[in-house]
Amino acid sequence: MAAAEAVETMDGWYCLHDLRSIDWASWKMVPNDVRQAAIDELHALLAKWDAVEEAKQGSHVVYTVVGQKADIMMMILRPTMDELNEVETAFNKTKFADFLLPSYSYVSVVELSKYFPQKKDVDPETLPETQARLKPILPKWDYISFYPMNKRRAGEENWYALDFKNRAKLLYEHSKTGRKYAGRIKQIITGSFGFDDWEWGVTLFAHDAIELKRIVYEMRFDEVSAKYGEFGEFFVGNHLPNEKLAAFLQV
Ligand code: VOV
Repeated sequence: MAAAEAVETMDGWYCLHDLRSIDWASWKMVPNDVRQAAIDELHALLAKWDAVEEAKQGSHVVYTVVGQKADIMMMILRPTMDELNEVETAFNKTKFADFLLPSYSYVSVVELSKYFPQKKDVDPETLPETQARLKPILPKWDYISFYPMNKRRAGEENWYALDFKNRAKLLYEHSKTGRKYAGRIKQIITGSFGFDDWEWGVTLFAHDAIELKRIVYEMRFDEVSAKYGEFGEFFVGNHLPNEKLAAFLQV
């Protein structure tokens, strides 16, 4: 069997999903002024991240996680892996981080593939609309769902042995399901080959939490997910804007 041809990808900002649990017992034990100083310092760091986003040099969102897998999820985008690491380290040096336990993290890069070239003779990567999708300002929608996934590589169901045309056809069907959710779901696909334990990260944003369930369920019936989709852990959360942070951390 001839080897199948890889699709070219366009890669944008680097992405860190950073999930932590709060050690509430320790957080409750420290004096009020220490807690307040930790919250102030956190606000100052978030203000720095906001300025980076204003300058379109990156983006971030913070969500509180529902369930026991974590308490907070930060999704951070930066132009380089180095900057991503710097953000992570600066966060780890804050007082607030002393009260956090690692829950999960995921390293990837915003990815678009070239399965569907829009215009002949134009490198899609040069198009402003592609650039905007590769370096997205993350939506501050009410709900998030994040999960890593693979494409199956087992027996007859081997995505990586399918030829380009077949994969493009299956992804076209997939995109038709996706487009039905326009305005209700915003998806960011990040690639993590060589970076993390799964092949892609899927981040979905919704105004109504039930839409997260609906799209994931409906897509299970698309051939690409039904036959080839393998999924990791799911994390679901509620948006935590800066102005709600102090109330969330109030004890
Ligand atoms: C809002 C919904 C939505 C829309 C419109 C959409 C469209 C598209 C298009 C047009 C393309 C192909 C070109 C590209 O841009 O790469 C993709 C690509 C991809 N998708 Fe998608 N997807 C959506 C949504 C969406 C969801 C919910 C999932 C999770 C699957 C599930 O079962 O839980 C997903 C996964 C992916 C993946 C892993 C890839 C990369 C596959 C690869 O082999 O490279 N995706 N997707």
